[in-house]
Amino acid sequence: MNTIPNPEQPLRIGTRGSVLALAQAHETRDRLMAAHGLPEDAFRIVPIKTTGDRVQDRALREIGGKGLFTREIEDALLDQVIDIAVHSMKDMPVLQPDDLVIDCYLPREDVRDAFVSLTCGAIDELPQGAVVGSSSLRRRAQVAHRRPDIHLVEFRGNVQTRLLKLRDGVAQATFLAMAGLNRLGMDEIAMNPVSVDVMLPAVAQGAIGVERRKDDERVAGMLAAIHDTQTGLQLAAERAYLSRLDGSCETPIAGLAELSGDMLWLRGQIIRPDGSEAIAGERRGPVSDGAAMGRDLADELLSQASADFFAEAG
Ligand SMILES: NCc1[nH]cc(CCC(=O)O)c1CC(=O)O
Repeated sequence: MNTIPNPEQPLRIGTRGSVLALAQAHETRDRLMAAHGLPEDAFRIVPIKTTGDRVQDRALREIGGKGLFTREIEDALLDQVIDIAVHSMKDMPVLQPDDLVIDCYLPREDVRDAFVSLTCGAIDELPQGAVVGSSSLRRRAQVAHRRPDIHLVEFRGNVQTRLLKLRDGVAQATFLAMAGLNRLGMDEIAMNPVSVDVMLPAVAQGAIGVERRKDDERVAGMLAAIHDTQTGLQLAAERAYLSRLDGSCETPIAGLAELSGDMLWLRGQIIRPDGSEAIAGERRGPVSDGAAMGRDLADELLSQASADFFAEAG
């Protein structure tokens, strides 16, 4: 199949329809336009509704976790309805369908979480017994671990919805990824970045990956021009770490790889869902060993966890 993009046969970019997802698709398109000197109409952005977008009334983990935002989009790729798919790598399962591959990552955004509050500057400044809204298993467990006095409530919806909830006093604070706020140009809201030493981010937070059909060499060549090698190396380590933990448990998992020259520093943390215990570890080594370091670190954390570690709190 000839996939040279031209106005008659534009490259079809599949994405979720959320404002953030569309911003990410546009960033991908803009990078492809610049890298290949192509006009805007050589591309078509195709929004696709996923199960995760349809279900707004329940915590996502109740209906199946990772994969909820990607299945319909991967089906569209396999059915050749789209040519590439743009994803928040944080929401991606560690394994892709046989005929698909992700080997293109855009330069990573800020990996940190943002503490968002109209009354307070940081988690440690929240008054005793304050209410924090979050539906992220990881953030909830990390908050409960650091501040057992805090009362957690479920919090979903887009940034606007969450800010309205804060204004209505439903909670005094919430957390969002800095990456999303930056990509939406919403860095002026009442928020402060949280150091990764205080709250280790989710694996792949801030990273955008572009998925394609394995046998589509034309697209592979186009994507190679916008691939960010450093992000790719970070994600190789982080996703190897996650793959070792993911299949074995439904637990809050955090992980971050940082590069310094040819060296990679990988940190990981697993937290009991009720926050009563956290296990952390790290590895430093040559970046070429990233995936092995990831698996190793995961095994170390698992070996320290007691049998009931991953049991959901009552
Ligand atoms: N789970 C939802 C999700 N997936 C990716 C991002 C933000 C962008 C990113 O981390 O790349 C978010 C929202 C959030 O956590 O605030």
